Order: sequence, then structure tokens, then C-alpha cells
Amino acid sequence: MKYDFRKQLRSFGYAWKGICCCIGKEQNLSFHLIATAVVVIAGFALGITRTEWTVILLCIGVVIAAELFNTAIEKLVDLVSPERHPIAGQVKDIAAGAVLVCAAAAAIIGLVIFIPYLTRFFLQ
Ligand SMILES: Nc1ncnc2c1ncn2[C@@H]1O[C@H](COP(=O)(O)OP(=O)(O)OP(=O)(O)O)[C@@H](O)[C@H]1O
Repeated sequence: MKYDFRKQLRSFGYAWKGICCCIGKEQNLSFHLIATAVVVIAGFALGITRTEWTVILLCIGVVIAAELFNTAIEKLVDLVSPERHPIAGQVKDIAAGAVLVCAAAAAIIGLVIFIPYLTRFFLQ
């Protein structure tokens, strides 16, 4: 198959459209974006290392991607099961659980990275 650069660009456009249709509409995503802004500002203010930035950026990417997957699953469930069904509810709850696992791991990693900087900052 021949590589089609214009088709590739169009695919990026669709992906961007998917992200944009969640921003400002999904409360959990807004929370993660605000948390991201706080962490990035704290990272610059406290001067974290390049390796720590790499870990933080990986955490941010994983949590936001998980939230986007969760939103997609919620929308798909609403489409295929507009009426209440126990399995539809379980699917949504499991997807939300996956986001919680990622977010909790990211929060713990954030604490491991930032607590030494914050203690040094406040004890100086
Ligand atoms: N189709 C469904 N069948 C059974 N339970 C559902 C269904 N949709 C949602 N639920 C349950 O409600 C919880 C919240 O779902 P969701 O965040 O989609 O909100 P909602 O109840 O559909 O209402 P809204 O979309 O207005 O917030 C889910 O985690 C699940 O436990």
C-alpha cells in the first residue's frame, strides 16, 4: 500500500477533533487538564530534572489518554444501550476504574517526585 501523506494529515485532524470534542465538556478531563497545568507550573518553579520531566510527561499522557478512552467507551455504551442494563453499567464502571488506577499511580509518582523539592523549598 502506498503511503498517503494527506490521508495521514487527515487522520491527525480526526484525532484532534476527537480531543477537542471532549475538552470543556467532560468534567473529569477538565480536572486532569487543570492538574496537568498545576504540575507543569510546579515542575518549572521547582526545577525538576530531565528524567523527572520524562516520568511526569509519561504520567500526564497515560492519564489523559485513559480519560479519552473512558469517554469514548461511555459514548459507545450510550449509543448501543440507551436503556439501563447492568452490563452497560459495569462496562462504564470498569472503564472509570481503569482511569482511577492510572490517576492514582500518577498522583503517587507526583508525590514521590515533588515531596523532596517541596520539603527543601519550605525548610530553607
Ligand atoms: N446504560 C446504563 N445502564 C446501567 N447503568 C448505567 C448506564 N449508564 C450509566 N450507568 C451507571 O451510571 C454511572 C454513571 O454513568 P454516566 O457517567 O454515563 O452518567 P449517567 O448515569 O449515564 O448520566 P449522565 O450521562 O447524565 O451523567 C455508570 O458508572 C454506571 O454505573
